[in-house]
Amino acid sequence: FQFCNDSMAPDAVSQQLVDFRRRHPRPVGVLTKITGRPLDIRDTVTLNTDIFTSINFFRLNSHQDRERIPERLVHAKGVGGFGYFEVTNDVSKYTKADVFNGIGKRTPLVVRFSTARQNRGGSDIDRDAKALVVKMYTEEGNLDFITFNIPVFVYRDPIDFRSFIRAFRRNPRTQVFDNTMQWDFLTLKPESLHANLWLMSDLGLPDGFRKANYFPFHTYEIYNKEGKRYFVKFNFRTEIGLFNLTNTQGSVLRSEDPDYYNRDLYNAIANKNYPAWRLEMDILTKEDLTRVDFDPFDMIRLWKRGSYHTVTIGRLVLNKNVDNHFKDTEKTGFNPDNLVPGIAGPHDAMFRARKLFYLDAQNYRLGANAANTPINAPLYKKTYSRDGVAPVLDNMKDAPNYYPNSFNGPVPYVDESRPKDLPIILQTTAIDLQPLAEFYNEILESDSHRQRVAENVANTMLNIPHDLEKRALLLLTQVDMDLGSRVSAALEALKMVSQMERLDQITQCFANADREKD
Ligand code: HEM
Repeated sequence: FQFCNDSMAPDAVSQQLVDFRRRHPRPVGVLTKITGRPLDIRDTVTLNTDIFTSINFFRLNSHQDRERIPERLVHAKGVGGFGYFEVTNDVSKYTKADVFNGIGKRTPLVVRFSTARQNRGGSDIDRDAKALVVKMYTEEGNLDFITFNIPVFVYRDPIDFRSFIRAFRRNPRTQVFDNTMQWDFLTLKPESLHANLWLMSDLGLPDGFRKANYFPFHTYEIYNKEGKRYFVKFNFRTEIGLFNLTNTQGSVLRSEDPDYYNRDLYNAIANKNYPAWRLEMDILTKEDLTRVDFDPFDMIRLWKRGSYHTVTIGRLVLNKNVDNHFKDTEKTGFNPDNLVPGIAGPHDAMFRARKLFYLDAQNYRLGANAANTPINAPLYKKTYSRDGVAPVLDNMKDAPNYYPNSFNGPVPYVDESRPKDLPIILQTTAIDLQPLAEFYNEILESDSHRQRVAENVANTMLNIPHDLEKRALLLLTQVDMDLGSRVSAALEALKMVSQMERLDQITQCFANADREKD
């Protein structure tokens, strides 16, 4: 992994308004009130007028008072783009999904990239999970993928969702990210440590959204035309390669360009340096499920090497920046339950929980008709849902509004090949530290990388209470003796530095006070 310095390309971000003026050499039109009435220039000034009877002034401000909508509960800071998915391989043996069949077929899509724990307006440069979410507008409905840039997730029991996101965000009193909360949670819920170690590796600070791989984690059931079933993990592999920032580069960018990832993505697309990912799937057959000696539905571990084979489906390419962030990105609503025939979906507890809560969150954030917002609307839709706050689109005009009916309202179809029985998955609460040891010893490719992980972990442990520090070091040692001792040594070194810095500060203070006295 290395820093990829291709940021010398023209900075389209800073040229955006100049570009607009070039495309529109004259004003785009006459300014109107929201009712369409042309606005007289005298109504653009309020001085020396009766402000309280100016409806125009009231409308302008009362609209502004309402222009914020709630930010997403997680992944609030994001940026979007448009593109397409192109099929490059014949995968009809595995899935009948129309979007994945027919080499050369292109499907339009919208994406949103985000960083997990930052609020809207926060910094991109945070050692934290990065996400790519995709909505493909297929002929058979919207297909959404929600992914992270590391291949293991942070918990397996959906009840941990609330506590996990709280522990890793700001302390409710101090409003500061709080290492004590994080390590308290990590040591009481050690299953979260695996993903955390991945984030402490070089992959935890990618050099922009486009230089990372992305994984939807869940094991999906897919089926072909004959009804034969397969169990797959999808992977989006970046075509440009994996490039990461060092901590020092990160510190500089954090203060100089906290929107660095947004800028990088926008500029790459504007300069026709289109970001692209290969979509592939790792495949197990139904019979393999009973043969493998690990739980293939467990999102907090990897499938064992050699137990599966991988097939490429196609390419995701981003070739257009959004026109308007609020319309095309903020108003998107993604849901892992947006699936198409040929992809039955995951069956684990996490997925069952997510089916409910993305919908619930979007009902709150975007309103009950979120699916009618143009950016979320599928290519084809005929339903019996009606009315409610805007947008209602054509509200199905004069079609019957109850089902069943004898007047030719929309009717369901029969998917003959859809699996008739659901696999029942029993999941364990047992903690297995073996995958963490494998990550540390086998996936981290060098001793220097192991050292960087240990130092990054130690950085998050400075100033936590002593009893918690002992608990954390014990857990890390249980993962691997070498990891425990490296973190312990790195932590002692950090404490020494911070003690010396404090001494320096005190000496400086006394020197300043003496100077003032003189
Ligand atoms: C119990 C498990 C989970 C629950 C209850 C949950 C819930 C939520 C909710 C309520 C939102 C806000 C949705 C919105 O306002 O539009 C959200 C967003 C998000 N979640 Fe989850 N989540 C879970 C697991 C996961 C997993 C496993 C992933 C990783 C694949 C993930 C990645 C994301 C991302 C990337 C977003 C932002 C989506 C966007 O850009 O619109 N979540 N989640």
